[in-house]
Amino acid sequence: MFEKSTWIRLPRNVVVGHGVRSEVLDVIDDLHLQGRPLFVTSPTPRAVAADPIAADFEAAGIEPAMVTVEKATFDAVERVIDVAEDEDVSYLVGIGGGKAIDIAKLASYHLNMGFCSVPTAASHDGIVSNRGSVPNGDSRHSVAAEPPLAVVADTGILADAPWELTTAGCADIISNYTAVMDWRLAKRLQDVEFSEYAAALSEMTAEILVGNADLIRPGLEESAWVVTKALMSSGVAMSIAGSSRPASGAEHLFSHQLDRLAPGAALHGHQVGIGSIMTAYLHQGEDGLWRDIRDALASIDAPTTAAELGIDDETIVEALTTCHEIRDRYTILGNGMNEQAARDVAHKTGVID
Ligand SMILES: NC(=O)C1=CN([C@@H]2O[C@H](COP(=O)(O)OP(=O)(O)OC[C@H]3O[C@@H](n4cnc5c(N)ncnc54)[C@H](OP(=O)(O)O)[C@@H]3O)[C@@H](O)[C@H]2O)C=CC1
Ligand SMILES: O=C(CO)COP(=O)(O)O
Ligand SMILES: [Zn+2]
Repeated sequence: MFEKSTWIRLPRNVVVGHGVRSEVLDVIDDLHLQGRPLFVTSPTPRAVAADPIAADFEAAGIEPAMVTVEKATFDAVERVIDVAEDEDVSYLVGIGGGKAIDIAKLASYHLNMGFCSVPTAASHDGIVSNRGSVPNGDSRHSVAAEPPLAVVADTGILADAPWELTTAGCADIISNYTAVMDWRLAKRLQDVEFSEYAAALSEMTAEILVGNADLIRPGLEESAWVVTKALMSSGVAMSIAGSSRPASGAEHLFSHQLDRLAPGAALHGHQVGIGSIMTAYLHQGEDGLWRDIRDALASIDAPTTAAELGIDDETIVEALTTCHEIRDRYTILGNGMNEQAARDVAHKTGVID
């Protein structure tokens, strides 16, 4: 008997373009969401987008509640849940980078409330995904979260954000190459659940982004358009897979460990890009894809060395040797690298001197 089933949750409305910030109210109307919203944001995105969107709502007679989070933690998720319950809100809107959007989608899942995603930076591929990623003690798991009912991505806001946020988003997409290598390996060695469609979509997204690298330039609003579409496509791959596997392998373990060892030193996307150079080398050796990944990163101004990342060589080696412990996810790192092997791969790929 055939017993498989799947349930893929995707956004109903995706609105991308110049000035669409002012269409958030229309999108909420179209979704028939009623009552009072809770805006979840962080300091800079609040000034850039959340306050002006709140003013639009107030002009329409709706007064949003607002929580500003500083860090992505489960305490912040709890705080959002408490405010949602105290303020009697009906749905949540995450306005910001990966931090605000993850916290809003995790809180929405817990509250069983609708959630809309308003990215202010093209810096990560969690804009659309049904996963949330928050550190928890020494570990970090990708947990089920509420996928957005709608995404409103204003390319004017995204293009005005600091350029390095966009290059971080590109690197998060380029890292899909090694994430899928790890996923295929885990399928072969551990028989983990695998989706050929999600893997193909994730790889194709990276291909298209790299193929359009010449359109990705500072100050070009079209760059925000190209990168945001890729970030959404990558998020859809995660939603199809029902896991972050298509977009997160050993290069993400490495980045999550850097978040613990050198908190706040570099952006998520930049860290995973560096991780991807090294794990591509581990997968395929000297003549493999690692140079293409490095060159693709360099061509869009993303860091390719520890020095450009602003993290010292020893921390890179420590992250490489310990990051397999952070999560129960089979990757090319297997049971871990020893120090000499980690130093070798980081050195041969030019990540450290
Ligand atoms: N759930 C998922 O599937 C995924 C989740 N992630 C998660 O997302 C996070 C990374 O996302 P990222 O966006 O890099 O992190 P943040 O949300 O921390 O944003 C990075 C920085 O950009 C600032 N910022 C955001 N928008 C603007 C703007 N328009 N202008 C100026 N500054 C701006 C933020 O300001 P401020 O400090 O004021 O907030 C912050 O300093 C990680 O926690 C990662 O794990 C990443 C990929 C997928
Ligand atoms: O960052 C992500 C994909 O780009 C999410 O992956 P994690 O599950 O490793 O947090
Ligand atoms: Zn990522």
